[in-house]
Order: sequence, then C-alpha cells, then structure tokens
Amino acid sequence: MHLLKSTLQNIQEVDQEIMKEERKKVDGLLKPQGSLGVLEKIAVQLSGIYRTTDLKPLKKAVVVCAADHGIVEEGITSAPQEVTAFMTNNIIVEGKSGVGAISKTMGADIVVVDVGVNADLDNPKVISRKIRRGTNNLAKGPAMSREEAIQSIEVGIEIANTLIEEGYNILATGEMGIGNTTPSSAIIATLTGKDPIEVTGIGANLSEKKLKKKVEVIRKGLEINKPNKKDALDVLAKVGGLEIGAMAGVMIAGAQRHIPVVIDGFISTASAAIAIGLEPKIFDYLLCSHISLEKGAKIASYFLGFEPYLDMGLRLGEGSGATLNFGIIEAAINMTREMEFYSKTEIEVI
Ligand SMILES: O=C(O)c1ccc[n+]([C@@H]2O[C@H](COP(=O)([O-])O)[C@@H](O)[C@H]2O)c1
Ligand SMILES: Cc1cc2nc[nH]c2cc1C
Repeated sequence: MHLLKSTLQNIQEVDQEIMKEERKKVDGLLKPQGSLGVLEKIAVQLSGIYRTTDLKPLKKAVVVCAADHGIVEEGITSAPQEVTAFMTNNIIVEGKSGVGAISKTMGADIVVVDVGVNADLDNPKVISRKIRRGTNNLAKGPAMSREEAIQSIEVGIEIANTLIEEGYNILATGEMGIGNTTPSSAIIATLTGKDPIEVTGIGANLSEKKLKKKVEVIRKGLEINKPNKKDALDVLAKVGGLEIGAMAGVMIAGAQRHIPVVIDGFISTASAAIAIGLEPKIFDYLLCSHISLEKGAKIASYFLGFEPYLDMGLRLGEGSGATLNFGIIEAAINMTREMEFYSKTEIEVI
C-alpha cells in the first residue's frame, strides 16, 4: 500500500500555463489555425504533461499485462482459458501476435508481464510478477482480496517506473486475459450505474446465446459483491482482474512521473476508470487511442470524458490499438518540431 499511496499523493496537475504557450506556438505554425485538429490537441496535452513546449522524439513501449479469470468457469467466453498462457508466451515472438506486428511497424518495444496467468510460464521473455493463478469466480464472491488488488496496481507502478528510468518517455497499456471483458463490463456497469446489458458485449466472439448468460453472470456478481462505486479499490477487488489493476498502476506511475500513457480498448478503459477513480488528475495524463467495437466501450469512454482518435472496428486488445496510435502521437510531435512558422514566411497572417 505504501507505494500506491505515495505515488497517488505525488501526482500533480498537468501544467496549464505551458499548455497555453504551446497552443500559441501551434497556432503560429504554417497552416490555418486549428486545421490539424486532434494533432494540435495532442501536442498541447503532451506539453502540459511533459511541462515543456520543446517536445522530444518518443521512446515507446507497450506494457502487456496478462492474467486469468475464475469467472470463465461460467462458460462466458468462446476461447478456453489456456489461450491466455499461450498468447502471453507468444506475444513477444516476432510476427506472431497482433500487437507484435503493430509494434514492429511503430518501432515500439513490448514488455509482457504475468500478473496472474493460471499456468507456470517459465519464459525468460515474460516478466513474472504473478500474484496468484487467476482470480476467483466473481459471480460467487469477490474476485480477489483488497490486498491483492493493491498488489496488482503496485506491480504496474513498479514496471512503469523501471521503464521510465530506462528512458521510455511514453507508455501504452495492453492486456491478455481470456474472460477479461466480463470484469471490465462489471466495473463499467458499477461506475456508470448502467444495467449490465448496456455495457456487455461479445468479447472474443461469444455467441448470442452465451452473451445472455454473460449478462446474467455479471448481474449476479454485482448483486453478491455490491461493489462500492465510490471506492475504486473495492470495485477492482470485488469485480475486477489482476491485469486490470496492473494497467491502472502503469497509468498511475505515468501520471506521477509526467509521462503520457496511451490506453487501449475496453479493458484498458476499465483500468483507466479505476485509476481515475483513485486520483482524478490522472485523466489529463491519458491519451485515448481508439474506440473499441466492444459493446460498452463508447459508454465507458464518454463517461470518463475521452474523445477517442480512431474508430476502426478494433477489438483485439493486447495493446494493439494503443500501439497503433503511437504513430499519430509521433506525427503531432513532429508537427511542432518540423513545421515552419507563419511569421517566418512572406505571406500575410490571416
Ligand atoms: O480491447 C478490447 O476492446 C477487447 C475487446 C474484446 C476482446 N478483447 C480481448 O479478448 C480477450 C477477452 O475476451 P473474452 O471474450 O474472453 O472476455 C482478452 O484477451 C482481450 O485482450 C479485447
Ligand atoms: C487468439 C486470441 C488472441 C487474443 N489476443 C487478445 N485476446 C485474444 C483472444 C484470442 C482467442
């Protein structure tokens, strides 16, 4: 708890004054004001996070947090639990995974962390920070203890702190966990007050029939556990997951160290909801990459106040959408580094 508490206590607001300066700088570039739209907004936000108008090139990593979920015994996934261990082992094997292909394109490094896979991975390429082998079935009681929820967040904080010390200046969150759209929907239903039917989707291709069961299971989990929506740790412990906690930890550490964190799809958004629930200032340090096609993603994103950049039908997870957005964020930085200023040209400023 000490690490989580001290990290949260040391989170500052983004620098509004520098953001105003950056806005002026961006407005002075050789283009009609505002014409680079969201790229301009990203540059301004990054200035506030880094506290400088001199935006530097990026050293990028995606942190993929992997864990299993006791709830899969209810038959609410299309893929078997063993896929979590298989994919966790293979995510970093070049060319195999979706995030592998995208990170290669984007020049980003991948860091895979086992926070709770239900298997002994024994893989030197996977960082082993296993807290337990999967959560409990949240339809029968709490997914984990409050202490384990804290531990999962602290794993994310520690991993992010190490990467930042190694010189990474932007991080993305990713995950792998068969069944994890169920706790994500449970978290979003709790925090938004929506009925689970409005925020529960097919995950990794669940059938219509099983989707009904998934909604029922979430309703049951909320009834049994009664998570307190004013206490993000209670929500994470009772109806969350270990990788959801670890990703929240990456976001918390990023905010404390003035490093932007790009969030991925539906599960990452549930993590963001936990992180922001613990400290609302974290919102300004997060970049919302895309809107997942998973039902509930729009409700979750707009509830938190995000304006996702891309809507491309992505719903893979693994950090794939967040990593793809490194390219957009890099373009925003290069806009500020490479474009000419209007005042330096002979054309009249309009
Ligand atoms: O990121 C998303 O929006 C997303 C949406 C649907 C599924 N997923 C991925 O699919 C897995 C969870 O799906 P499920 O059906 O097993 O709950 C998990 O490994 C996620 O990475 C990810
Ligand atoms: C193959 C496969 C890859 C994944 N990556 C993230 N979730 C996944 C689920 C499945 C089933």
